[in-house]
Amino acid sequence: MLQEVSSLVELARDHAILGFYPESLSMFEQAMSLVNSALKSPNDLDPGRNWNKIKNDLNEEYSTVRQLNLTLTRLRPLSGISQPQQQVVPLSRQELNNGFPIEISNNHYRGPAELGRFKGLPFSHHKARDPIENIEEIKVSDSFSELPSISESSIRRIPNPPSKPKTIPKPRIGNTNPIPKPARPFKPPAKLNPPTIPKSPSFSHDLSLELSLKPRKSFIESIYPDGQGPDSHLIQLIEQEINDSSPGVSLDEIAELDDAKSILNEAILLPSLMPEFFTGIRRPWKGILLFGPPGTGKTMLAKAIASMGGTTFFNITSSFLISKWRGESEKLARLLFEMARFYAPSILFFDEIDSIMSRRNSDDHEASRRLKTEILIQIEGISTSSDPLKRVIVMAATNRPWDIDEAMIRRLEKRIYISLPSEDGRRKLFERNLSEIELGPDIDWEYLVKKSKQYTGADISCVCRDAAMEPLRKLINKATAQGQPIQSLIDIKLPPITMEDLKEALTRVKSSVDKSSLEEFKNWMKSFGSN
Ligand SMILES: Nc1ncnc2c1ncn2[C@@H]1O[C@H](COP(=O)(O)OP(=O)(O)OP(=O)(O)O)[C@@H](O)[C@H]1O
Repeated sequence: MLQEVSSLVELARDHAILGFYPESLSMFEQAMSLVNSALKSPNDLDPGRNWNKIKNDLNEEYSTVRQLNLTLTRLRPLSGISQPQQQVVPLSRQELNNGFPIEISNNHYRGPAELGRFKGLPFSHHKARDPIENIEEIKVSDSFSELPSISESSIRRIPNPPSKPKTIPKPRIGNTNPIPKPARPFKPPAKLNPPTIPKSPSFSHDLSLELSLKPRKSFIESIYPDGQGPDSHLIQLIEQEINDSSPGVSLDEIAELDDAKSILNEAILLPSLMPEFFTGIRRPWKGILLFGPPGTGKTMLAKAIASMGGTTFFNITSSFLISKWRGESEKLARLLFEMARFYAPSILFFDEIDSIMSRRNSDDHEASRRLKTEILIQIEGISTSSDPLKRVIVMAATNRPWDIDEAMIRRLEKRIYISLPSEDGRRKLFERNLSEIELGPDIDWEYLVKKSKQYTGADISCVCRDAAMEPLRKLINKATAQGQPIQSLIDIKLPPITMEDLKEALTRVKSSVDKSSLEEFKNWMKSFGSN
């Protein structure tokens, strides 16, 4: 069993290193499916191996390759545009951020194998390959376009004069007859970052080189070439405040919620990877709702999906949408969707959707009614194209699904219940929260799990933080009683957390969810849920 998984993984890694990502993905999938089915019949497993860890590690590597493949899909359309002669400018080792020399001309590439393929160059054949350094020389079949993916800092090129004058696109949104604002010096907006790709230790070179993908033109540049226009202030605000392109949460940090993770995988990541399967009745979901008690990891889950890369993440809170732009909020909503289409594939994440899209009624303020209508219209207009480059997904989270407008619920086609953690999940949450702190020898994990029955992930995190403060509190109390100044404690090593500290924290921090609200969630789930 182990042997079979190892050979598959070895092959998958080799394929990834050579840039054959789809083949590599398929081998990872086979390995993962072997591990998954083995986990269901634990008697067949080799004892002494942590198969759950193997599964997590495999998942991580699989995600890395998947992101590379997805990024490549985004770059391919750029190749093929012919470009006049470029001079070959070899780079020294020091000049390249991870120490690989590269040479490039319009029909020749010499550099790390995976990087050449990553750029999607139309290769004709490999001329030579240095197996030690994984450097290959490649003759490129056609003249290729402007190098799409490598940052200016990694490749020195001598630019050619542009052959055609640039056409200036007309503004596409806002007032149709805009009165230009007085000219202000153009301040480039904070650019949306390119997709992030997780680093994997199993690759022969640091993948952060791929991370330095050059972002394409920003939205504002595409509609207002000089950076100024009737909506430029609003666009800049969205780019600065709402876009959260690297939320920095990984799926591994989230305990449990495996069903939700796999539904999101199926709804968001797979359609981008294998668009040909997600057409017709299998077309990807336009809208996904995460609902459940507060503090169960809904926001974390959305951020982790965004951190996996490949998508632009717009993190929209009700306070931003409602309070700042009350008068213009429907214009803001229009712009948001327009920008999401521009930066597609994108995820528009509405946190606390119940406060933005509560049930419409006659008491609604005019601005709020207009905002709700606009959001409904915009979601309706989202394309269900199977082209990953055009995909926009609306994701929303709520603790009060029953307050959401019914028309909105209909548009959030996939509704996933994020429930309280199980015993296993609670144990993982305690272990994770306490992993970076010294623990006494007497920690009784079973006791912690039993006593935290109705606790959410956020509650458990509070218990652990409270317990972590206990040794410090005791030290301060002792010093104060002895008349010692607190500053004298600075160099003292804190004692480890004991079981007693955790027990006390458990009595101080109570569950933030009551039984009756859990019933409400279950009932709502029965009527409207879909996981
Ligand atoms: N499954 C989980 N795994 C790891 N940490 C978790 C999990 N669930 C909750 N947490 C912890 O709880 C905190 C709050 O989580 P998060 O904000 O995602 O919850 P939420 O469901 O969106 O809550 P709310 O509905 O109140 O916004 C996180 O920062 C994390 O520390």
